[in-house]
Amino acid sequence: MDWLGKALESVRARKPLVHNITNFVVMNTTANALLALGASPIMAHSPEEVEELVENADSVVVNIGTLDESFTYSMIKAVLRAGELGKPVILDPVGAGATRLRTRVASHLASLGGVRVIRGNFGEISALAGELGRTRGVDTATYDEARARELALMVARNCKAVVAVTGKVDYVSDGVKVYAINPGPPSVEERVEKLVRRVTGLGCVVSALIGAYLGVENPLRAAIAGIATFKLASEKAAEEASYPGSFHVKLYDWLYRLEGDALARFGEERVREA
Ligand SMILES: Nc1ncnc2c1ncn2[C@@H]1O[C@H](COP(=O)(O)OP(=O)(O)OP(=O)(O)O)[C@@H](O)[C@H]1O
Ligand SMILES: Cc1ncsc1CCO
Ligand SMILES: [Mg+2]
Repeated sequence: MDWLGKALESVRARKPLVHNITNFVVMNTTANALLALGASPIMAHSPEEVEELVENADSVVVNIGTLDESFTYSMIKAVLRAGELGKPVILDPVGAGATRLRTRVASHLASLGGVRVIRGNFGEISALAGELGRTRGVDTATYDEARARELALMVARNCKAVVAVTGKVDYVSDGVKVYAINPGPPSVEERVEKLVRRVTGLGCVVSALIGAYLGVENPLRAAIAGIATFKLASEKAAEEASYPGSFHVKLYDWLYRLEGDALARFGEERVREA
């Protein structure tokens, strides 16, 4: 998958400005992940400046992780302005399904027209599909592989956006086709799984990486590239680290160290139409 390697190289060459309206937990995490990859992050959520920032940005990441009235207002303003300007937005519906507020705000943002990609775990995307009650917190989703593929396709159709349902297998759909980004062999997958479960905000990192790729690629490719980048970097990090703290640090190192050729090879081996 040559385009995957080229997408990574384009991010590094063009350093897209990624405007993040995101949660307090991951502001630092995702800013550093974007920088390590080679993009240029700015975190800003004041309603007085979000429209101006959207105008300057190459892409926008909207993450509802620590929502309140002010965040909601800023996010609506940003998504509407992005829609007017044709700037791509990725929505991370953190905790949709856990409370009515999160489900309602995520669904509303998805309906405003500016959102090009939605990335969430199984419970969050189920909530957007109208299946409430599957999410308890932000990291407790039960993953149902057989349903994940259908869910990605259905929500992509309903929301007219590319939808990524992440988990052990990640499914990405544009409403027409579905792609799977497959996990490594069981020994690798088990090691990664053990570690990703014990670090907060890694789903938010995947969404931010998709934001970086949205600055240089179309939404379907950006979603596949963001997920592939995270999966490869997390496997490399898990080879070198045995515990959550060092794994987290190694993840940043590998976002910096990944090479286009290796990412292209990863794509050949692991990305399949599903
Ligand atoms: N069981 C698993 N095995 C291997 N990798 C996994 C597993 N679950 C998730 N991942 C990886 O973690 C990434 C983040 O996905 P996940 O679905 O955990 O996000 P999330 O629930 O939104 O996370 P958070 O709320 O912590 O930000 C996925 O793209 C995938 O690569
Ligand atoms: C733990 C947590 N709580 C709200 S947002 C967040 C980060 C993971 O999405
Ligand atoms: Mg999440």
